[in-house]
Amino acid sequence: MAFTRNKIAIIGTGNTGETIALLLAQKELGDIFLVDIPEKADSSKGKALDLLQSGAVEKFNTKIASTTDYNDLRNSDLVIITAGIPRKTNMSRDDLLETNVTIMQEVAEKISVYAPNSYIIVLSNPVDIMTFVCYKATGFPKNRVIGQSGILDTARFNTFVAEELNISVEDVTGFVLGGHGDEMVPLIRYSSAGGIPLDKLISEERLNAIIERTRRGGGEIVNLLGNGSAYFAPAASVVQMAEVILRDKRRILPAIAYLQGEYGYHDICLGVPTILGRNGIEHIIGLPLSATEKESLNYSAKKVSRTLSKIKSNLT
Ligand SMILES: NC(=O)c1ccc[n+]([C@@H]2O[C@H](COP(=O)([O-])OP(=O)(O)OC[C@H]3O[C@@H](n4cnc5c(N)ncnc54)[C@H](O)[C@@H]3O)[C@@H](O)[C@H]2O)c1
Ligand SMILES: O=C(O)C[C@H](O)C(=O)O
Repeated sequence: MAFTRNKIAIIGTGNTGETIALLLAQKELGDIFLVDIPEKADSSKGKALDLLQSGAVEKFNTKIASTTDYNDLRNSDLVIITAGIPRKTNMSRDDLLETNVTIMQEVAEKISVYAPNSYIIVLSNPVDIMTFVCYKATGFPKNRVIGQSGILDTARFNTFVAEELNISVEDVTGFVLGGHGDEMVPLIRYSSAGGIPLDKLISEERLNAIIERTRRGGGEIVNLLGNGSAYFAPAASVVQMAEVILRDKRRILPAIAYLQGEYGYHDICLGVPTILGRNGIEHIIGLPLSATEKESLNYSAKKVSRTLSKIKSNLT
């Protein structure tokens, strides 16, 4: 039987793109193409070479190359989009809208021509909107265009809970839904530590403080870095999605999906619980929500809808 290797393209070779490449290579998930604009051709080539040589020490068998030519994307199994500008101190993710929509449309149209059978993971911000733009511009089926936010937001929540309880983060299972903004919805009722509901372990006041810090988790790092946004945890989150898809692990993970009635929302991309596997989004899990939880999710979805309405009419 012929042995085939996955082919993975990463569009955008900045902080998140290069970190994703390293983590993917270490896991030997497939051969990697780094793609950036012509002005970045040399730096992308340098990064590809440097990453490749790290394999001689780490002992991974992954081919890593760079390109600015989308012809090289032919037969890609997975395309990860990190192309776009990141925010800086005092900016919101929505401040990136205009620039990143233009970039996303251009990139997505090329993917639809050169890698029409690929699965796409979108990271660029504002990511709920970028996932929508990518879905519309590629014309791909909705299970193949998947945005990343919930794994990262949940990772932040889990980290803060583990610190609060002075326990291993391995035992914490949080659950964050909704848009990737300050209105995201950490669901305490579906969160636990070692199987124990969190409200049995942490006071309401402390839980509210953790929720608030989670919502502003991206901004906290932007303010500390000064000139860009987080990339280690975002890259780890994307690589978890990539692994689950390429290895058909069928894990329950939050992902940004195109919704057609799920949770009562139509024609919008939003973070929801999904089963991820070889078919991308295999299933969107419909969870019963309390009135308060639904109100919070509505608030978050409205924020995404408002931003979406600014660009919807310009989408082809
Ligand atoms: N969804 C999330 O959870 C999450 C997490 C972190 C970052 N992000 C977002 O990801 C994006 C990238 O962040 P970063 O820290 O890697 O930024 P970065 O500036 O380090 O890298 C972005 C790269 O994209 C490239 N690029 C720009 N236009 C391009 C095009 N048309 N084709 C190909 N490449 C192009 C740039 O040249 C640059 O190399 C930002 O929008 C950021 O807000 C999202
Ligand atoms: O906060 C940002 O702008 C980047 C990313 O969305 C994050 O949450 O770290």
